[in-house]
Amino acid sequence: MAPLGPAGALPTSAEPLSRSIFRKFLLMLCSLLTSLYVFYCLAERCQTLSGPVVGLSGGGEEAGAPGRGVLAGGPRELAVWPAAAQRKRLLQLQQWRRRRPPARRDNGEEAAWEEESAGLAGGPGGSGAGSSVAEAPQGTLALLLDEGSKQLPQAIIIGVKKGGTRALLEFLRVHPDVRAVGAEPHFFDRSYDKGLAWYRDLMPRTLDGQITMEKTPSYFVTREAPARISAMCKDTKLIVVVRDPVTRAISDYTQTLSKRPDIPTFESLTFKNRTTGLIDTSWSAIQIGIYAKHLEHWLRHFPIRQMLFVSGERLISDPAGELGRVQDFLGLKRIITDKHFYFNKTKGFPCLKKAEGSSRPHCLGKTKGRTHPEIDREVVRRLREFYRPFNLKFYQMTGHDFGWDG
Ligand SMILES: Nc1ncnc2c1ncn2[C@@H]1O[C@H](COP(=O)(O)OS(=O)(=O)O)[C@@H](OP(=O)(O)O)[C@H]1O
Repeated sequence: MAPLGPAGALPTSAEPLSRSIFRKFLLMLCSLLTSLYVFYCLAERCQTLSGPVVGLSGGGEEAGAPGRGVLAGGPRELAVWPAAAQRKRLLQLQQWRRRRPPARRDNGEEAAWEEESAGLAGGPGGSGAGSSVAEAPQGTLALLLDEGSKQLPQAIIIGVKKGGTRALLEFLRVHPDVRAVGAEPHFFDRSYDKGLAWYRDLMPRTLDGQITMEKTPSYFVTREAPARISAMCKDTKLIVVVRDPVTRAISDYTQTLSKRPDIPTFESLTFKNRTTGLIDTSWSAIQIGIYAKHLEHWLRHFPIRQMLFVSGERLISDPAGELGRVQDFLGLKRIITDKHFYFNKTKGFPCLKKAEGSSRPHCLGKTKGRTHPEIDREVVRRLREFYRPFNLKFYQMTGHDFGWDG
């Protein structure tokens, strides 16, 4: 027997059936529209989030020649550098989701991941807040995609410790065609037995045309590293950030001192015999700075044209200039220019107006740019004397006078 209608009348059997189908159809349509709307909102939100840093803050004026323009985040950025910027943004979002814990950190070494979320001493916009990849959202459109693949690095910043390697990597990551692993992998010195598959798995995903990079400053002084990197790929591009070896040694010492305040003075560690003035070259802080000696090992496996030497001093005084050379060396468009930097007076160093994956200003963390202890002037003079012949040899080998012997 057919059920009674609302008024108690007996309806025709066709009427309730079509009404219920219609109602179901309406319900399905509504949920479809709602899902589409939610999906659209998420996608919109994803696009308005801080994306890859290719931009200027404060007006986002475009500068430079076509193809070399300084780009501002948002629509203008996408208009000028659409594919790469969008690709990178999507990959970054995927990466945030997949982010792995930092590599093991030995005493005195930087924590790259801390670095990335470290606070700022106040940016040009006065935000005073640090950029942090941890602020990135999870679960957006990009997460539904599985784009890109992990590649072994085509370029590596191999040194030198305390040269300014973190600054260079952080600045380079602003480029839409550079993707880099944040922490130092230490594959070619400590984890070589884990194999290339393990190493590749540490890398971020890249799309065609993007360069994969990493930095591990200890490679430069690791005897096995040149042969191992060459065995991975003899075309790997190598970047070395070098700094006055005396200042570098003091910086190295300052780092150790910050971890172990009870170590002997710099002066006492420098000499084997203070009276004779004999330098202790077995102390790593001194040894690392004999650049010419370390470079000889690399030149047995790589032609000099495959190596770029970045001045650590100029990276501070003219970051855009050094970044120009690096972009040329890597075959990248000169996207990173002086428009990307500002000098942060509190930090005392150049900082990024926008870091990768953020729309906020970004200075390196507090482990970069430490105040050095006062060192006896006579010890500094003796060290300068010690390094001079090695420096001159290094200038000859690289064809570049770094000006440390003024
Ligand atoms: N923009 C900017 N901000 C802060 N610091 C900068 C910058 N550019 C270069 N530097 C110098 O980088 C030095 C640290 O070098 P590294 O990053 O190679 O150190 S490490 O080997 O990875 O520990 C660090 O050395 P110290 O000043 O002795 O701390 C800095 O002088």
